[in-house]
Amino acid sequence: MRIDVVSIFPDYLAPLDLSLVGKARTGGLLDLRVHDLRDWTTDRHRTVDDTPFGGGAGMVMRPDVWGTALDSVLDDGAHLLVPTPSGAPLTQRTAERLAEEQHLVVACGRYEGIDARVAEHYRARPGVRVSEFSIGDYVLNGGEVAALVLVEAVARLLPGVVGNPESLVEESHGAAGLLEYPVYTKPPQWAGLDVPDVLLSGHHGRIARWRRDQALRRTAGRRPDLVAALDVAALDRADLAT
Ligand SMILES: CN1CCC[C@H](Cn2ccc3ccc(-c4n[nH]c(N)c4C#N)cc32)C1
Repeated sequence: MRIDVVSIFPDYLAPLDLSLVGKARTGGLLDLRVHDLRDWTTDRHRTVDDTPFGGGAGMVMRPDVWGTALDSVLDDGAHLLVPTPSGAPLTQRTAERLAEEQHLVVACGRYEGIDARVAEHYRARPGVRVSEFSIGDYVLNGGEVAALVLVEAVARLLPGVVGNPESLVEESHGAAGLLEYPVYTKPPQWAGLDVPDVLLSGHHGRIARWRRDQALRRTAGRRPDLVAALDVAALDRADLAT
């Protein structure tokens, strides 16, 4: 998979040189390219923004500079992803679908955002898909943090990136849409607190049922919105597997 990220703060994406994503890059599993939007400016001040039509506070990112940049990195079949507070929520299902694709391009806006004609223009481009997404209901200063989130959420799903692929099945928002169960390790007593006895029993069936029960309780207690969307069939399959 190839992922291009375009930003006026390319150093914001430096963490993608580290850990699993960094190893995926050096191992050839992920072709990640980070670009400085200002490389596509033509004036001596390397201007990327201007005042908003219709007035209002702040500045808007220019469509011409973004157009030159995206024409340079987009190819047929690419998926243009634009982080924005007004975008569709980025979910695990979205990450799973994106991990199946060949070429993602993330356009990181700043200021008050990118001129709306940029997304409109590329939606009309045959062979290019455009998705505006959000990583949560809070306002950030730009799209770079969202790009970090998206790249990590997608990269970890690529074959060979995570050491134990089984761990991808059980995790939060996994196959059945449940939150994760609580995890414990040594020492067995800490700060006057014990590890649940069932986890020390060695009875795998009971442990699996306890974990699913804990995941259900957590999901119902913390994310009642997810309960309505629970994939009961996947839950039953999980039960049958224990
Ligand atoms: C006051 N203004 C309001 C409009 C957006 C301005 C900052 N900004 C410019 C580009 C840009 C891209 C994403 C996000 C963002 N914020 N929250 C999220 N979940 C996001 C995501 N994905 C924020 C952004 C700040």
